[in-house]
Amino acid sequence: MSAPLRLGIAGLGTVGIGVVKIIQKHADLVSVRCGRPVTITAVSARDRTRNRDADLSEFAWEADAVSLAQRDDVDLFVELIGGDAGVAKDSIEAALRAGKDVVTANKALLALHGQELAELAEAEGRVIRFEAAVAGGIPVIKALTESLAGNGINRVMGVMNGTCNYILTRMESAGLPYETVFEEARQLGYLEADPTLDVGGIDAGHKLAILAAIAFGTRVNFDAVEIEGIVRVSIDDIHRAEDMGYRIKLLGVAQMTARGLEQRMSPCLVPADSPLGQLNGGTNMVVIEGDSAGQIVLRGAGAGEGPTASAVMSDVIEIARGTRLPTFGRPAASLAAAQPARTAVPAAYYMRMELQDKPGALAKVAAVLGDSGISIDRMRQYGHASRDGVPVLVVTHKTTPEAIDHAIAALPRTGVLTGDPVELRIEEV
Ligand SMILES: NC(=O)c1ccc[n+]([C@@H]2O[C@H](COP(=O)([O-])OP(=O)(O)OC[C@H]3O[C@@H](n4cnc5c(N)ncnc54)[C@H](O)[C@@H]3O)[C@@H](O)[C@H]2O)c1
Ligand SMILES: N[C@@H](CCO)C(=O)O
Ligand code: NA
Repeated sequence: MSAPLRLGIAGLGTVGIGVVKIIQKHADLVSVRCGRPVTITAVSARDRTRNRDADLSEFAWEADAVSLAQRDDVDLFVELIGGDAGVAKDSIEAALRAGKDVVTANKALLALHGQELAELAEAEGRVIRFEAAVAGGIPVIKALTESLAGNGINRVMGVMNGTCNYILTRMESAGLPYETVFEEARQLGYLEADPTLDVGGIDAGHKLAILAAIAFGTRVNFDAVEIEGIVRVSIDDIHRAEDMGYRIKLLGVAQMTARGLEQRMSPCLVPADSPLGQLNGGTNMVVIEGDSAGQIVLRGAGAGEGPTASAVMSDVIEIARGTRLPTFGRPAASLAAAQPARTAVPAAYYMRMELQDKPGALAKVAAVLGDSGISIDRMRQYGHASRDGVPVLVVTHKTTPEAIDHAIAALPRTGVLTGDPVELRIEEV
């Protein structure tokens, strides 16, 4: 049996403690699978005295994560602190410069500084692996980098923030407004310390940017992701979309077009009977379309101690076995700076508006859509019960985002709407 792979683990929160527990529970299994033992030399966290759900007495303690990363008796540095800069970035850079490989779960850091870190790793002859950073326990980084390496990738998409999927499905099942369910999610501890990362679509945007870089061989470019969170999704839209056979998801889509790389993370309608439409609660789903493999659908837990630590361990084991993959699946210098393109791929759209109940109102709406070059596929008018306006729903035939923008700007000028019109893209899945 070869010499042990000695780990230094920085960050002993949900994920860090999960990793310690797996190593303690499965020492023999891991050792047999790697052909060598995997051991923990030293750990670091902010508060040494905190009561943690694991026995850490055998490990050396380092107050400073950078010192931990540089220890001579550490071969592999595992960064589980988090944050898109600061000590997470400093300690990873220190580890690479000190000749250590790195495993991290830090999507924010990779989305913002992935290219720089990939170049540093390569210059130092080291590897950075990050299976846990995208969709937690779902093996999506390995699927793209290894299993589908023989494919040209046409499109990558998915639901990659469990908290948002929990909020949207709970709104639908309980008939509760966004604000109430957001508070529930807070009470349940589902939200990041800064909830905007979740509900603003930023966390999911980080993950999409990482997947797009691997899928299309481009430099990771989070700034180019068009992001809209779930804050404007109303319970009305959830119910109306359901009536029309759809469900609303915070969906990320990345695809290369003739105009450049489209990356968007936004609330979209998907058919209720599709795999994405059936995804409930805090679960994640990633869909990859390869030119030979066709459509691959991966579903599972995107967060939580066990699933995330499982993904971290898959990277640790990969390195212990001697597999050395380039950060984004190809040499860092060959990653091209993709031309970012705003969404232009045509799609059907869902539109909801409230109209005054008077002769000619519907005709004026139809005229605006016609003038915008939009063809109507389905239209439904509801009785107005106690509301001020009459709810009207439109599902369009495929059209461009420009045409939709044109219609949304023109509709209020008809003078027949009682509120702002709502539009949501219907993604073909
Ligand atoms: N929790 C999840 O389900 C999940 C899923 C996927 C990815 N991730 C990622 O994993 C990473 C860790 O997440 P978490 O949920 O375990 O976070 P956490 O907040 O539970 O734990 C963070 C740990 O880092 C430690 N820490 C903070 N500052 C430090 C410093 N200066 N030096 C050393 N340690 C320091 C804290 O003491 C704590 O032990 C993050 O990058 C996160 O985005 C988490
Ligand atoms: N806040 C994230 C955690 C996992 O990255 C989520 O809800 O999916
Ligand atoms: Na993963």
